[in-house]
Amino acid sequence: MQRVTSSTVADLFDVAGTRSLEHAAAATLPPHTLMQRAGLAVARLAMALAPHARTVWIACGPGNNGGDGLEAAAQLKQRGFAPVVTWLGDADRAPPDARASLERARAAGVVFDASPPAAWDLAIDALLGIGASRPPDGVMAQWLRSMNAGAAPVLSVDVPSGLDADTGRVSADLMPSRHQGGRRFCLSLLTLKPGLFTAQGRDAAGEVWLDDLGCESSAATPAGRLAGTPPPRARWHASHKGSYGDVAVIGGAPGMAGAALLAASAALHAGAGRVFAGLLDGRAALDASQPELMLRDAASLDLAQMTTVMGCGGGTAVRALLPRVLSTAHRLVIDADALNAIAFDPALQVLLESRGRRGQQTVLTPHPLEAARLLDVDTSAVQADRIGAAQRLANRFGSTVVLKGSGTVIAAPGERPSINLTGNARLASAGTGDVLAGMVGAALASGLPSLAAAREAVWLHGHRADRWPADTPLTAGALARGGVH
Ligand SMILES: NC(=O)C1=CN([C@@H]2O[C@H](COP(=O)(O)OP(=O)(O)OC[C@H]3O[C@@H](n4cnc5c(N)ncnc54)[C@H](O)[C@@H]3O)[C@@H](O)[C@H]2O)[C@@H](O)CC1
Ligand SMILES: Nc1ncnc2c1ncn2[C@@H]1O[C@H](COP(=O)(O)OP(=O)(O)O)[C@@H](O)[C@H]1O
Ligand SMILES: [K+]
Repeated sequence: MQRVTSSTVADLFDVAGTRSLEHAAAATLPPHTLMQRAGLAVARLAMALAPHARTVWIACGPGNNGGDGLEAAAQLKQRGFAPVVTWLGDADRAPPDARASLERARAAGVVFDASPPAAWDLAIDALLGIGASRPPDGVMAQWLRSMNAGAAPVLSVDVPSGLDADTGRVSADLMPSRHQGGRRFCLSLLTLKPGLFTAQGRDAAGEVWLDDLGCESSAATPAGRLAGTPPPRARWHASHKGSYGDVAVIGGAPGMAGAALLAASAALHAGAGRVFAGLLDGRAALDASQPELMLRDAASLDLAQMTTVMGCGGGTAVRALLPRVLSTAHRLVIDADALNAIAFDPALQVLLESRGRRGQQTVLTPHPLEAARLLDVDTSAVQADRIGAAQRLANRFGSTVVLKGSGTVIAAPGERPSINLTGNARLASAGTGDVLAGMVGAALASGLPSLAAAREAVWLHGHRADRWPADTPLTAGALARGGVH
């Protein structure tokens, strides 16, 4: 059993892939083996989380997820704990493995009840796993809401019930409350599922653990991966500023110069050799607080030799520059208003698509609304399938795509998408996306290919936020400078 952290490297399997691994494993093992392993793993984690629990409420559903709960109940009872099971199943219709665990729980003397105990020290959610076919309702939904509202920790078996294991979608009324409720844990069985790590998945699952049930995972194709910590980028002792590349940030229309200056500052502090800011504002000649930045007229920059970061605070003015930038910029990060301009202009889309064919590297960094505009759908469609949306964008535009938000997805044509696990909701503040664009620019300028550059920058950006002191506000300016000094 292992705890998943932001440095974990692991494949992610969707429901179809997990099912085929389950069938392959079950075919080589005596009946009921997988469920016994799953139930024991759940019981072990439960004991570690709540070693002094007097009452453990285990809510079990009608299928094999419920079977895992029944098996865990038997194991806990045998170890001196007092599980109380509420089971929504029917002994005559339960799948064979769940029925076997029902008998073992009964034989162990587990208490069964029709409704939850008056109080509990740990709740185990074994209502629905990867077999959920519709959102929970009725008694099942009521029990989930009780668990979510209780002060005790909640341990979800395999996936939080009601979560779409492929996409991370959960209906709003089944999300844990932000204001009350205990800590949340999830023990994912056999495989890690993508939905645990993006969209609402992070909030629903809490701390994720994996038990592979002693099974191989080579018999199925992963749907994605957790890429873990990027390799450190060494600097030669005998190097100079030219070794780390030039970054040109183009953006900062009147009233929005700050966005471009944030991106430029982030590129500088992320190690770019030289950083030019081509402000569309026209007025600024020097940023006295950042004298390292060279402020230039955007039109005068030789983009063929540089890495360009385009769009931060660009407003509508950015539109006029895009044909030249898309055609000439050797390495390019496209953010914010530049993405919006491309979304509404088919001619710019053609120019963007042709970059890959010319060997030019491109990273798009949309947030969900920008991604929705590029895909001509609404934001909820993007959020309903973040991995699919990122991959469609990458394929459509021949670019590396960073779909931002909780569980940032990084996709590129012909590559398996990855989900980044660093970062937290303190990043939900103005300007942090500009900082990310600058950091991707610096990584690209160092010579990394676009996918590696995106992964490195997204990981570091989130990592800075994760290390941020709890009592200090997180601002984009300080984030750009690398943290609190
Ligand atoms: N995948 C694996 O390799 C293993 C799976 N195991 C467990 O088995 C689970 C999958 O079991 P199942 O395929 O039986 O699926 P589930 O137990 O997740 O759910 C299917 C059952 O729930 C019912 N159901 C679906 N949606 C419902 C809803 N909204 N409200 C009420 N009832 C609903 C279905 O009619 C069916 O009876 C996994 O998540 C995992 O917990 C483990 O036993 C061990 C190994
Ligand atoms: N809950 C969260 N968890 C992780 N990262 C987050 C979260 N909320 C926001 N972020 C990150 O913060 C940044 C915000 O970017 P964006 O929405 O473009 O903001 P802005 O336009 O103000 O700069 C992105 O990198 C995004 O992934
Ligand atoms: K569950």
